[in-house]
Amino acid sequence: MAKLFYIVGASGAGKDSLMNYCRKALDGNTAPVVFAHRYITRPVGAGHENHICLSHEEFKLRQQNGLFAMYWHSHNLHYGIGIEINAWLQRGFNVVVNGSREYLDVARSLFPDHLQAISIEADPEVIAHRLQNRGRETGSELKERISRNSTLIFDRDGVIVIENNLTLEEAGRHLLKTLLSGIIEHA
Ligand SMILES: Nc1ncnc2c1ncn2[C@@H]1O[C@H](COP(=O)(O)OP(=O)(O)O)[C@@H](O)[C@H]1O
Ligand SMILES: O=P(O)(O)OC[C@H]1O[C@H](OP(=O)(O)OP(=O)(O)O)[C@H](O)[C@@H]1O
Repeated sequence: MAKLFYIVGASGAGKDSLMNYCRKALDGNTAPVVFAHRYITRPVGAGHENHICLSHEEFKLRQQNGLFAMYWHSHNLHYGIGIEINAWLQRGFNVVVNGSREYLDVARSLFPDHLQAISIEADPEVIAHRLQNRGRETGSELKERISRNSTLIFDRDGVIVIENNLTLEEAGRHLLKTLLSGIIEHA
């Protein structure tokens, strides 16, 4: 059965970078693995995640009409994963999504047969340094993310942990191997 890889981890741990690493590594490969683009009420910024930006009204319309397979609200933003992932899973594709720790239990209840959570982890000082360098958030927004990271706990039962303290390549190879688990043949 196809898997829904639900990637979680502290803000700045490296979820987006590692998903990008795997996406690039699989480009041109016939393995049935696809990466969901998130719908977010955040403007698109150069060098950042290739998400789909929606206005609050657009988001609400889609949410109220059942166009999201999952959605949540954090950091004063709305996030959604489109119902297209249901079709992808049905067709046997492993689907990779960038998720929320807070929302993990809801996601588990929505996809009990498919969901495999993967937690990307790094030491707090490494994360704080990376968040500052990333520069997408500054000031109180940055502080709020760092403090959420130290207080938010989630049920780690069955969660695969990928350490990302060292090079992106090392952690990326580990994630790639996990995403391809169960897939016997790929070009
Ligand atoms: N292994 C790594 N080594 C060095 N920098 C990294 C590594 N992983 C991620 N980064 C950098 O850290 C910052 C946060 O990574 P990002 O992928 O945006 O994390 P997340 O999506 O979990 O918030 C980015 O600027 C990214 O380039
Ligand atoms: O419940 P949490 O695990 O704290 O997650 C809350 C939200 O923050 C992250 O997205 P976002 O792209 O805003 O931030 P990040 O890339 O810095 O993690 C994550 O992917 C969730 O959408």
